[in-house]
Amino acid sequence: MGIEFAGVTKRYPNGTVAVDDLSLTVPDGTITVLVGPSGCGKTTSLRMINRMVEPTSGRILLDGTDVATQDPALLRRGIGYVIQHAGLFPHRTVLHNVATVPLLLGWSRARARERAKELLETVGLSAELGARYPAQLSGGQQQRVGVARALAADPPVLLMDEPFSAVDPVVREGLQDELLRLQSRLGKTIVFVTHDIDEAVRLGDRVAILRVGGALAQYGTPADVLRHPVDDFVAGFVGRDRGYRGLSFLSAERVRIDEVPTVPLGDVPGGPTEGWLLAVNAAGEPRGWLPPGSTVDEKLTEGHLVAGGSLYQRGAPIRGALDAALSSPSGLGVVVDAGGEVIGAVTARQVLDVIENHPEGVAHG
Ligand SMILES: Nc1ncnc2c1ncn2[C@@H]1O[C@H](COP(=O)(O)OP(=O)(O)OP(=O)(O)O)[C@@H](O)[C@H]1O
Repeated sequence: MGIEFAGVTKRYPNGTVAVDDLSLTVPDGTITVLVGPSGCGKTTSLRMINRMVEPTSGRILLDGTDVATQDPALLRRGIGYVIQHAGLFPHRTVLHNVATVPLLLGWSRARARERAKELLETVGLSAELGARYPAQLSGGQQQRVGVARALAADPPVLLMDEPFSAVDPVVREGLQDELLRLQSRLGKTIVFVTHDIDEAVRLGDRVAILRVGGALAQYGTPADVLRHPVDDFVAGFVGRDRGYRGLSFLSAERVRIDEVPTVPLGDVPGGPTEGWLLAVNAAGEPRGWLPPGSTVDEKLTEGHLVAGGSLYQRGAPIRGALDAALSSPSGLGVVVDAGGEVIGAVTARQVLDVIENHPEGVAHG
């Protein structure tokens, strides 16, 4: 089932243009990866496919039919959805989690259980895990359950939003292999969101690179975008990451760490605030970001915050610093000490400056 974005724009009520006149076609039975820095509109684009977000203008066609004309509940039955941290129901067993959609579709309990067991096996989990609760599984196992749940009703389309970002790099590679193996058998139409160009190139039949502001920078096969980047932005984005593995060995010692403005949870920040503020708890640990222009006339809680990206622990390989900057909504990668306390922040530019001055580190990638 092919998907077509035709001149799709999304402007949120606060005026943010998250997606700007996006046109692209996702061919049937292929994996298309949306990739780009934090805030470039990847998640918004994905959620417009299953109508969790409605476009301001333009159309999204699923198998030739405008999704806006379809009942959202019916539409979503044909679309599996997998998110970061799997989003499992904590108080349901693994088997029950996977059986959720078949039960909603009115299958008998016995048939839903059978299907759930079969799916656990499909995603490489042993049936015994079915009796456990999500908290009793590793992060990687939880993601597999998330994939199994999304596949339960055998939807032709799968939407995956940074599904593997919260697990460590080794587990992540295992999950990527598993997805490719599954896909070779199932042939779903998959739209996959990530900020990691390595992951995009590995998984995508096609890769769509978005820039902040929600405009499509380039769309093509991985070989295409790596070999023929259309402009400096794409070249920078794919270029620096092509040597990414080499970066694992390059130390981030030389990266300048700047002070980051913080605000303690429980304070009353007032506002409107200037610039991004990093909220910290009593132990000095980062809890999320307060966006610029916020007015909070009550005690600051996590409910006021935008979730942060990955953290960079000082002394770890430089790849982590770049990841932290790219995944942060503020563009500032949060640097913590061994105890998890905030030390400061780095921008992607600062990290890239160091990398560009160490071509040997990149060349080994
Ligand atoms: N409900 C909302 N209201 C207002 N602005 C929003 C809303 N959701 C997202 N945005 C803004 O729209 C832009 C695109 O957000 P989106 O989540 O689609 O980006 P993304 O590329 O998926 O980012 P990330 O990698 O950080 O998840 C950002 O500037 C974001 O702050």
